[in-house]
Amino acid sequence: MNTTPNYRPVSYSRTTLTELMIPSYANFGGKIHGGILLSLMDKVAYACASKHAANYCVTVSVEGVHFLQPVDVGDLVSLKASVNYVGNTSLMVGIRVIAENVKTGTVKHTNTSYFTMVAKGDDDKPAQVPGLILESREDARRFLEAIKRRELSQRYEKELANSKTVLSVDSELHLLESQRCQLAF
Ligand SMILES: CC(=O)SCCNC(=O)CCNC(=O)[C@H](O)C(C)(C)COP(=O)(O)OP(=O)(O)OC[C@H]1O[C@@H](n2cnc3c(N)ncnc32)[C@H](O)[C@@H]1OP(=O)(O)O
Repeated sequence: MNTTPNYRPVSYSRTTLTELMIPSYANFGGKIHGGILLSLMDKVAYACASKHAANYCVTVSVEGVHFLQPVDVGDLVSLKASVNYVGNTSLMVGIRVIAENVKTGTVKHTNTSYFTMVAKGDDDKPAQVPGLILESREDARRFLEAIKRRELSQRYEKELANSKTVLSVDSELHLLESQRCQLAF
């Protein structure tokens, strides 16, 4: 018998993952690898999404990955995730990443990203996720923002696909004159 409710509050699946940045996470410049942070973001997005969905989830797309500030070895990184939006089988998880210097207590906001995840049923097909109970104006703002984000992203994908089909290399080669490249053909 399926006991998953039709709607779940945002607070039910809100998740924070905190991890110490150890030396093996560093790149050649001594700062934390972006890939480590991305992996942690995927992990917390998965935990948050699968708790809301009561099903395993897969990552379909990631938006807004801008590393605003470097993260240092020894920092405590916290990733705060909540479901911002639900569609039918997909949901969008917003993740805010902060890094804290434990000695000084200084906290840096390093990035905010949006992971779109799809729930999978036992048959490995996309499965419907519970609706979302918005418990505050902030939750409502994030849901509305996610609708706009999805619309913009769909429009962008469409335009990009169009521009690829109409792109004529020969007639647009002159645009490369102002770029830092040399034609070698
Ligand atoms: C935890 C991990 O990291 S898993 C590893 C990385 N991820 C993966 O392996 C996922 C690989 N991708 C897939 O398996 C498939 O693309 C799926 C299952 C996610 C989607 O399959 P589709 O055949 O497109 O399914 P379908 O057309 O039914 O769409 C399902 C939902 O995904 C959404 N979706 C599909 N593609 C995208 C996309 N590129 N961006 C945003 N949403 C998308 C659809 O809008 C739909 O949402 P809705 O039900 O809320 O309206």
